[in-house]
Amino acid sequence: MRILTEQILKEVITKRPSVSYKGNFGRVLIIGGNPNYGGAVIMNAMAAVHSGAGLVSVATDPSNFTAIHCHTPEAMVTDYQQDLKALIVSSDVVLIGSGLGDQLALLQKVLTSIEPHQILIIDGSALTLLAQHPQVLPDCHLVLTPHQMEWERLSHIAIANQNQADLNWQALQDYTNQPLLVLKSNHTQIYTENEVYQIPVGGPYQATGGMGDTLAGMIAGFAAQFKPLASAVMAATYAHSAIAQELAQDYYVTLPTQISGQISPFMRRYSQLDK
Ligand SMILES: NC(=O)C1=CN([C@@H]2O[C@H](COP(=O)(O)OP(=O)(O)OC[C@H]3O[C@@H](n4cnc5c(N)ncnc54)[C@H](OP(=O)(O)O)[C@@H]3O)[C@@H](O)[C@H]2O)[C@@H](O)CC1
Ligand SMILES: Nc1ncnc2c1ncn2[C@@H]1O[C@H](COP(=O)(O)OP(=O)(O)O)[C@@H](O)[C@H]1O
Ligand SMILES: [Mg+2]
Repeated sequence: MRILTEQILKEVITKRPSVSYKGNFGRVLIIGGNPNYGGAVIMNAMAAVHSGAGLVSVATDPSNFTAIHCHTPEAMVTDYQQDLKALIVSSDVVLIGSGLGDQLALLQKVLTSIEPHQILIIDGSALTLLAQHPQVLPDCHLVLTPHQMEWERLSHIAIANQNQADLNWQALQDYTNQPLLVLKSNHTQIYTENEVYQIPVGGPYQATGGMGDTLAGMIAGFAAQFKPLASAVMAATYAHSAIAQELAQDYYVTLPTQISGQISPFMRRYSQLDK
C-alpha cells in the first residue's frame, strides 16, 4: 500500500493550451437522479463543471430539470427515459448511478451501449443494482466508486475485512475487465492495475450526504481532461479531500457544494506550479 502525495496533483493538473475549445476538455454524460434524489445529479454536475469538463449533460427525471438549470446552468438536461444511445456514444465519460434508485433497465441499456474507448464510472444506486442483479461489465475503461456498504454488497467482503488489500484484489480479479476501484471510507483507497494507494487527507467534516456524489462528478471531470485514467482518478480523489481539509480550517462541516466552489481555484494553484 502506498500513500498518495500531493505530487499527483502536480503531475495531473496542467495549464490549458491557448489553442483550445470546449471540445478539447471532454464531454461528460451524467445519468441518475430519480424524483427523490435530484440533488445527487446536481452535485455530480456541479463538480464536473467546476473541475473543467468541456461539456456536461445530465440524463435524469424531468422533475429535476429546473433545479439543475438553477444550480448549474452550464449543464444540459435530457429525460433519462428517452433513448440515450446517441448521447452515450458521443460522450467521452459516462457517470451512472448517483441517486439513480431502482432503474435496472436504464443501467442495462448503458452497459450494453458503452464502447471500448469510453470511460464508465459506476456510483451509488448503480452499484447496488449490480450487486442485486449481477451483470457482465462492458469492455471499456471502468471506474467503481463504492462506499463500504456498496462494496460489501458487490464483493461480499464484510466492511470489517475491507482493510485487507488482498481480499479486495481477489474480488477485482473476478471481473474480466479489471476496473479501477475507489473504495471510499475515512481512509479512501484506490486500487489501480498493480498498486493500492491511500488518501492521507480529509476527515469527518466530510461525512455528509452528497459528498460521494461530488467526488464522482470530480472524477468524471478529471477523467474527461487528463490522462492516464488512473492518475486522473487519483488526482480527483486527492483533490476532493484536500479541498475539504482546507475548508475545515474554517468550517465544522464541509458541504459538497462548497467543495465544488473551491475546485477551480485549487486546480489553478496546481496548474501554475513548476513541474
Ligand atoms: N441529495 C441526494 O439526492 C442524495 C442522494 N444520494 C443517493 O442515494 C442513493 C442511496 O445511497 P446511500 O449511500 O444513501 O444508501 P445505501 O446505498 O443504502 O447505503 C447506506 C447503507 O449503508 C450503510 N453503510 C455502512 N457503511 C457505510 C459507509 N461507509 N458509507 C455509507 N453507508 C454505509 C448504512 O448504514 P447505517 O447508516 O444504516 O448504519 C446504510 O445501511 C445513492 O444513489 C446516492 O447517490 C446520497 O448520495 C445522499 C444524497
Ligand atoms: N469520516 C470521514 N473521513 C474522511 N472522509 C469521509 C468521512 N466520511 C465520509 N467521507 C467521504 O465522503 C464520501 C462519502 O461518499 P458516499 O457515502 O458515497 O456519499 P453520498 O452517496 O452521500 O454522496 C466519500 O468520499 C468518503 O471518503
Ligand atoms: Mg454515494
